[in-house]
Amino acid sequence: MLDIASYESAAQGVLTEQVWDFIQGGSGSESALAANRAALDRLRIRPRVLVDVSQCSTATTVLGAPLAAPLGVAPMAYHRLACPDGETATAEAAGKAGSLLTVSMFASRTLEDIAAAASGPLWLQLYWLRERQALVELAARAAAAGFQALVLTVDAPRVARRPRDVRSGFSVPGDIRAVNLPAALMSSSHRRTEGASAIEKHSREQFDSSITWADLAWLRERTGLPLILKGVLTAEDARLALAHGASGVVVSNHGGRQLDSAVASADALPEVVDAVAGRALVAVDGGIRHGGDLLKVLALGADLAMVGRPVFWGLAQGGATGAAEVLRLLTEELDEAMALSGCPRLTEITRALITSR
Ligand SMILES: Cc1cc2nc3c(=O)[nH]c(=O)nc-3n(C[C@H](O)[C@H](O)[C@H](O)COP(=O)(O)O)c2cc1C
Ligand SMILES: O=C(O)C(=O)c1ccccc1
Repeated sequence: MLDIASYESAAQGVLTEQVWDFIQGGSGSESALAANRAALDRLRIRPRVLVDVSQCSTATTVLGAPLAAPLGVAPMAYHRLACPDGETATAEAAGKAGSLLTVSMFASRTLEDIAAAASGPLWLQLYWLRERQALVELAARAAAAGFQALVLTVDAPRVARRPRDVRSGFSVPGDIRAVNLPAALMSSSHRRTEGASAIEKHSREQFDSSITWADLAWLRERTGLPLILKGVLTAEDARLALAHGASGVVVSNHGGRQLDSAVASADALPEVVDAVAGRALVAVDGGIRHGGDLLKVLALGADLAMVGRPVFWGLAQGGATGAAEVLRLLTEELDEAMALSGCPRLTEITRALITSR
């Protein structure tokens, strides 16, 4: 397996067509999904030469936690869809690779089991449920298990219509459950319905689509963990995030799975970086598939890049080993891109390295 694309092809051969479509798919016409890749491809690197690159280092720290590279796993629901062990395999993989793992609220293994399998930093992602007490309980369990931050996903007041899932009648298989939440809050995720996927239907029932900036204080008062907002695509919202006490933002269009016409994450990144101006963490996800993509988003000012689907492909193809290989491959490719562009240290990766011609 020499590149991420090989893991993608291998995964397609392993997964059922319905699960494959759920993972690969986006909302609407899948234009935001395509835009993420197009934006990264449009950027080109302006390499510098005759720099001593005999010692390159990709190592960094994120919110105080050491990482082998500025690389993390984006939150994704139900890792058991890709391999039987699910999130404990991903935690083992992330630990081996020195990457950060963001665990989805809809993880299919318990927070405690995931923490036991982990040897690197863990964050917990939340959707704001109408049942607020469930959020407080999850936040407390995460803190007790050693998770280091909460990531509130703010681009999904409800799950968007994803045509592939409507067509396939996607629902979460009965033996794969969001085990960290009370079963009563999750039952509709498993029930097939006409005209909408089960997860879209579930989100309309269970997500609180009325929350606003003013509600963030309620959550912050109930947890000691730093709060990161995922799904910020504008300077305006980045400024509001800071004003409301966020420790960071994830620049993301949800891998093209929410607002179909949303701006590509790499295109939104510069304005968010400028608005944040070093006062908080800026992470980014969406379409990152090569070491060069990592170099590009770091050059635009991201502190951390996150990958979603490639980790599912690694899990599907080879469980914990496959997922670790995906993360290691991206780290090695970043090391190579740094060497070949004359940037032995992460601090040398600046916007001067990028052109969109
Ligand atoms: C199968 C799947 C499940 C996802 N589940 C969640 C989730 O539970 N919470 C969340 O905030 N984002 C979720 N996402 C979005 C990812 O966190 C991330 O934004 C996106 O996948 C990144 O793009 P990439 O897959 O192109 O790397 C999911 C994405 C996929 C593909
Ligand atoms: O967030 C998502 O993209 C996603 O696929 C999902 C999965 C389960 C429940 C809610 C959203």
